Amino acid sequence: MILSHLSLAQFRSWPRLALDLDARPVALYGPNGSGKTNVLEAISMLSPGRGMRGAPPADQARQGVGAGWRIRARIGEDEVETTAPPAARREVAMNGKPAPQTALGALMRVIWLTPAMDRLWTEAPEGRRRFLDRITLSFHPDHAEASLGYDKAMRERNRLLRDQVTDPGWYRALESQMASAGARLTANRLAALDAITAAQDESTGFPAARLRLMAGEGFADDPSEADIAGRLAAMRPRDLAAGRSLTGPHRADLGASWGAQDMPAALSSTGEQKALLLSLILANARALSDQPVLLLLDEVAAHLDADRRDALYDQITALGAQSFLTGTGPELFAEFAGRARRFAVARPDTASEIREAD
Ligand SMILES: Nc1ncnc2c1ncn2[C@@H]1O[C@H](COP(=O)(O)OP(=O)(O)OP(=O)(O)O)[C@@H](O)[C@H]1O
Repeated sequence: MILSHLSLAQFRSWPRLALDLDARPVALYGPNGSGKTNVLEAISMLSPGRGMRGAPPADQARQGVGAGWRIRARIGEDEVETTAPPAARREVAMNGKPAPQTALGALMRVIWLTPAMDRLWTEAPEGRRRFLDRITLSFHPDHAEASLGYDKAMRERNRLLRDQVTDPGWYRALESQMASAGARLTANRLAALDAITAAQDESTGFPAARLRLMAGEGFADDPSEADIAGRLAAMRPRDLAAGRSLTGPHRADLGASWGAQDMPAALSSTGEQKALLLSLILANARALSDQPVLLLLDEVAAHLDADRRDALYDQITALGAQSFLTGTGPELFAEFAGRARRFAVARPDTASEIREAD
């Protein structure tokens, strides 16, 4: 099952775009700001949520036009449409009927790597947690529900903490909901890390990472529901002083190290960090090989040496996952040697244009 057609209307720099696709990887090249990433972002909107830039729909509508955007796609036998009218929420329709965003997740898994993730290993845990949760969601669709349940109970607990409520009776039910959802979050995350670990393959030229879930300050790596409830109760005085929940699965972090020296990812070179991320993304796609997977790799080639690029393109071809890559020039895709379709993207004025290279 593949994405065989994509058309855009008034999405970012694209007044219109229509692409008929086959299973071959697609390489988009062109100057900075020509609109390559905008295409990948539009494809990422074929999954639930805010897409790979995390942008609100209003930012995605073509500036100065005053209309909303529309994305249409054929995925397998299904016609998918997602639209965001001006000042309204995004809507999804499948085969002409309104559908929830979660229906998109059931069609195919969209996995992406963006330049904004280059500092993932060195910046705050939040980015790593989001990365881990996206991977986890690709294996466990119930992860989103557990996450919503946890957040809802935590928001209510935080309200009590802000209001300086000290009566334990008010906290017990909420902490028990947080503990039950939090144990599910943790179990899903650990299972996803196991799946990724098993699917890493160093023979591909990408380093295998040793991955570790750090479940939160004062927690064991695999806390049970009772552990979480106990810790939340014990933390109440400190949380009351802070006016919010300071520890728990919402503060979990992902640790990664690799190689004979067990080098932490944060101490590795920029190119090594990128290779490590790619290794995880490829393992994610490999572990999902029984499902349709779409890979969006934005500007990944620039940081890689020619050998790693060669290895990446070999892997993409071997995986058979439909892939979209961007880069500033066609030379970055030379190692595909005819295995990918290449498109030149340009933006002579405010509108982006596309042309397939010979
Ligand atoms: N809502 C919008 N309406 C119109 N144009 C937009 C909108 N949002 C962003 N743009 C334009 O899109 C361009 C960015 O496009 P994109 O990120 O796809 O570039 P790119 O080809 O990937 O460039 P780079 O190589 O620098 O990453 C910017 O020049 C920006 O002005």
